[in-house]
This record gives sequence, structure tokens and C-alpha cells, in this order.
Amino acid sequence: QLYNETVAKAFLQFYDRTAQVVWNQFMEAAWNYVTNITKKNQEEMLYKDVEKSQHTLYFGTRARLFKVANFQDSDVKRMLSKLLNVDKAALPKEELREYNEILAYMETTYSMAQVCLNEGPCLPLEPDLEEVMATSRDQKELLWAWQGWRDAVGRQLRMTFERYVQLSNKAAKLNGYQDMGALWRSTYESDSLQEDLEQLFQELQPLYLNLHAYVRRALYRFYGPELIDLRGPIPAHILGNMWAQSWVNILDLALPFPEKPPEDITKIMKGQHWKPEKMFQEAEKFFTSMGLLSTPPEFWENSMMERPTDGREVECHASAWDFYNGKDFRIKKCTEVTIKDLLSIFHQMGHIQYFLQYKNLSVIFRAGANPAFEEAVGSVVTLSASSHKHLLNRGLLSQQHQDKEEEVNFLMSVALEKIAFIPFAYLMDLFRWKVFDGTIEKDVYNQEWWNLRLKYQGLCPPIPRTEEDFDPGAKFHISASLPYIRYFLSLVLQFQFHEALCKASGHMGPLHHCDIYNSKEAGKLLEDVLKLGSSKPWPEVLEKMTGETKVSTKALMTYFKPLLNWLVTENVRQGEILGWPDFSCSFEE
Ligand SMILES: C[C@H](NC(=O)O)C(=O)O
Ligand SMILES: [Zn+2]
Repeated sequence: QLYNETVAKAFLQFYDRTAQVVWNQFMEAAWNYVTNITKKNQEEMLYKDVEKSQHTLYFGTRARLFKVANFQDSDVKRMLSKLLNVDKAALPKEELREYNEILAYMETTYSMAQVCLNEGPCLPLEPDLEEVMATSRDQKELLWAWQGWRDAVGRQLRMTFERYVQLSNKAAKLNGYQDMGALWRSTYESDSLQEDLEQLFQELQPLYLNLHAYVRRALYRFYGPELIDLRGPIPAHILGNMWAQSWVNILDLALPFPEKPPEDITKIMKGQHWKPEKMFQEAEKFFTSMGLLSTPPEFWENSMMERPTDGREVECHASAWDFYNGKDFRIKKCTEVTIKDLLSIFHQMGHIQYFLQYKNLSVIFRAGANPAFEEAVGSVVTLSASSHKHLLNRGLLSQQHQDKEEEVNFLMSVALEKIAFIPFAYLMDLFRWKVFDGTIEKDVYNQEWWNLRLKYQGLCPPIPRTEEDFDPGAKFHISASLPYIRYFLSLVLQFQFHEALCKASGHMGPLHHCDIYNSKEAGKLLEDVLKLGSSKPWPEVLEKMTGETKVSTKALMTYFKPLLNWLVTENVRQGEILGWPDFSCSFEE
């Protein structure tokens, strides 16, 4: 019997040795492209992508020949089963080329888009348009940036996206999946994923509805009744963020105790002459303080830490890169010296730490236990890094003591980032799953997007939208074909991890006071989880970290309990209506 277990092991070693070379070459070409967007670099990347797909297809088809049923070694069986999904490599040559060109076109359109003032400069998204959305309190200026960005990106991608959906589904079917949404969901190895997600979302609803009602009142106080209906949805352009996915930038309008404003950490960073490199060193120091791995010299030599000033076009959306040679790991970010970017660097450094911890595994297992684990690692460290105790300890705050009211202000700032994000992170793939399975047909993409934005986030577009628009395309992950449910799951998971690591560190007291910095015990627990990569089913890995095999909102609810108590009291006092029974958008009246 030719294809026996011994042969399988040799086959997998041959795969591993060759994949490292092919994937490394592709990553180099992809990196060269996104850090210097030119036609030549795109061609080079597309060429390497074809080589990578040929390699994937060669091994994927042969992996099928092994009768794994009576194999003994569970690693061999798990590796072979992972090789079976060849994703887009299943497409016929011509269609694969078209698909890769579509992917490059969408991501490049997003990355190069600008919005031009009537006379004078054109503004890119980072940092300029994001700065406008974060700091302007003039709803006309906010509308200009909000609409301009969607005209410059979403509208351009509409037609291409329709073809992207067709080819994505064709590739998924060729891999034996119903549609691309089913293929994306399969990475979670769970046949109850959608029900479980809905359950988590429902558990978090009281927290979100109370925050939404409270913020709506705060915006009503500032913008008045002509913009805000206290029983209706909130216009999407005044929440401090281009996609209304995080509301932390309007903390000043929503501060529970405005007479006790938090210190401006960005101002303190600038006063201390922080530079991007120091921000990266600060993030790395957090991981090494826990006894985790430091970054190799290649990281500091090859990363792109700032937007280049030599005129190169780059993709600014921050990301962490594994070059699959066990040595080369990089972050690409157009860093500004702000507390927001410092915390974002902690998140990206979490990805790097995962890469470092699993670098000796077969490339097949060099991934997170599931994609949400990858996102949660950096975010869990950020929960400690953003704590009052840690920032004080690192010299980024000077006020020693935080009283009860200042604590509520602090928890509000975290909730505006994390709780506001819940429905956005959930609906991003609810939308795409429905697009892939045909529930949402292409002639109603935009109105269905806004139906979901209304239903889950309680938002309205500030101006009427048509099917000429394609507002979902104005979000990076949709233009870059990057699944998003990982961020929703990570949001719950990171608090579960935080609770487990804080316990391991011997922390006593409220969860939001915990800072695992310097804790070797927490580091050991995290290391034991990260070095498993995707070699074990994620419930087993979760159990190793937390003792539980299910994702649970308990830790998140514990963390925000003091805030929820305050919010409920405040909303009752104001006689707020939770939700948006007046569901029409203002311009519809
Ligand atoms: C949450 C997600 N983070 C990321 O892409 O790194 C985003 O920016 O939308
Ligand atoms: Zn991430």
C-alpha cells in the first residue's frame, strides 16, 4: 500500500522544506509591493503568487491520495487535512490570474485613494482623513471627509467586487465548500460557529445598548436635535472614526465626569520626544519583561515604521508579517506619535510574538490556534499596557491616584474603543457571508449594508445612499478580502485571556486594575499556548490557557461591571430609550 504513514511523513517534510522557500519568496514580493506600489512590483508579486499556488496545488492534490483513516499519528493526519484546502489555487490558470489582479486592484485602490479639497491639497486616509474624523466637531467638515472617502474608494470598487464574489465562490466550490463564506468559517473547525457567535452577541447587547443610548445623549447635547433623535439611530459621521467602529475619539463629548478629564498621553509622549522606534521598543519591552522572546535584528532592519518621505506609494494599513524562514519578521505601519498608535503597535507586536513562538513548527502549523487567537494576543497585552497602573509605571501618566469618578472615566474610554466595536465587528462578515451565499444580491449590496448597520449598530448614513455607492468597500478588510469575524471573537477572547493571565500573575482586585508587565508566570502561560500554533484544535488550546473550552463573555462583563452599573443608573436618570424605535434616518423624514 504505497501511500502509507511513513510515506506521508516524508511527503510532509518535502512539503515543509519547499513551502518555506516558495512562501518566503512570495512574502518578499508582496512586501516589496505594499511598501512601494509600482506596476513592476505588482507584476513580480503576481508572478510569485502563481508559483505559490502551483506549489499549493501540487501538494494539495497529492495529499488527497493518502488514506488517513487508519493513520496513527494525529499530527500527520491534521497536517494532511490542512493541505486539502488549496483555496484560490483551485481556480483554472486564467481565472486565478484574473482573481489575483482583482485582489491587487481593490487593495491598491483603497491604499492610494485621496480626497481633494476644492483648491489645494489632496488628503490620504492616514493620517489626514482619520485625523479629521477624530478631531473635527464641525458636522459639515465631517460629512465632507466621510462622503469624499466613500466616493474615492467604495464607488470605484463596486463592479470589481461583484466579479470578486463570483470567483471567490467558484474557488470555494472547487474546494468542496458551499461558498466562500463557508470556506472562511471552516478555519474555526466548529459546526455551531454561527449560533455561538449570535449567542455571544446577544449576551453583549445590554452593554452596547446602554453605551449607545448614553453616547446618543452626549451627541444630542453637542450637535442638538437637528442632528440627533433621542429615540433614533446615530448619524455615522460624528462618532470620531471613518467607519464608526471605535468611538474613543469623542471621549471628550461623552466623559462621565468632565470636571476630571484624563491626562493627554499623546501630549506627554510628544513632550518626552517619543519617536516611532521608541514606541516599537516600548512594546517589545513589555513582552521581554514577561520572559517572552525578543525580536531579531532583521525586525529592526526591515520593518517599515513610518510612512516613507521619498514619494513612494505605500499601503499604510498596519500589519505584521512572517517571512516563513524562522528569522525575518516585520511590521508595516505609518506610525504617528500618539497613544492610539502606541497601543496599535502593542497589538502588532502580539502578532510578531506569535510568529516567534511557533517558528520551529512545520509551516502548516505556523498560524494561530484560530484567527481570533492571533488578534487576541496583542490585544490582551494592550489591556495591561493601557491600564492606569502601567502608564503611571512607564512615566506616561503623572497623577498617582485615580478616584472612583476618574475610574469611571477610564472605563468609559475603554468601552468607547471596545464595546462600540462589537456590532461593527459582527456585521462585517454577516454582510459578506450573505453576499457569498447569495442572500444579498448584487443590486442591493449598499442598502443591505445599511440595513445591517442600522440593525446591529443603530447607525444611519448622514446622507441618502444609492446603489451607485458601495460603502462596505470603503473599509480596508473588504477591499483587501480579509475576513473580520476574528476581531469580534478576539474582543471576547482577549478579556478571557486577560483574566487568566492576571490570575497567573497573582493579581488581586478589579480586573481593570491588572497589569501583567514583568510577570514571568503570565509569560510562561502565554508561551505554552503560543508555541502550539495551529497544531491543536483551538478549544484544547483555550483550555490550556483558561481552563475553559468555550469562548465566554464572563470576563468581559466582569471588567466592565462598574461601568455598566454607572451607565444604567445614568440612563434611567435621563429616561433614555434603549435602542432606536424611531428607526428611520433623519433625511428620510
Ligand atoms: C480592528 C482592525 N484591526 C486591524 O486591522 O489591525 C481594524 O483596523 O479594523
Ligand atoms: Zn491584528
